[in-house]
Amino acid sequence: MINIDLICVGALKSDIFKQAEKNILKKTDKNYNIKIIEIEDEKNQNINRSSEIEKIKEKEGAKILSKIKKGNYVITLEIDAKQSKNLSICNIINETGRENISIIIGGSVGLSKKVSDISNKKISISKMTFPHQLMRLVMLEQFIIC
Ligand SMILES: C[S@@+](CC[C@H](N)C(=O)[O-])C[C@H]1O[C@@H](n2cnc3c(N)ncnc32)[C@H](O)[C@@H]1O
Repeated sequence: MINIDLICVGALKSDIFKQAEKNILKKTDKNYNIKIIEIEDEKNQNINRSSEIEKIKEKEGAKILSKIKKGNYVITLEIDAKQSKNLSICNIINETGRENISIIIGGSVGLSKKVSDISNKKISISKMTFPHQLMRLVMLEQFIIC
């Protein structure tokens, strides 16, 4: 059994996404014990100012770091990471040989440097930016076909 902590920023907002998540979780491979850990997102007043964005990243980053269990292998989803030829999440996880994995998806402002710095593996799925709630579903979907 491989334990996956999927660490996400904020809750799913739309009913369609909530229902989709329920459906996906019913179908995921039972060799993976998937736990979704939501951290509260920072409400932002002035997201157009880069100094504000950095503050939000730092605050959300600190909450994310507090949810990573000691000794877990850490995978971060980062748009600017080098794109790997092997984008099978299950292969990536199996190749680590580790049983306890934290997968981290940033919020609307992305991940802080501190979070990125402790990542063991950074994954970019494309150069396009996807909404974080959608990325959460996309990641979970990968565990159906492991
Ligand atoms: C809306 S995006 C954040 C955008 C932010 N401006 C940034 O540069 O990170 C929310 C999160 O979804 C994930 N994400 C979105 N698109 C991605 C992609 N193409 N590859 C990997 N992760 C992605 C990342 O974890 C990102 O922090």
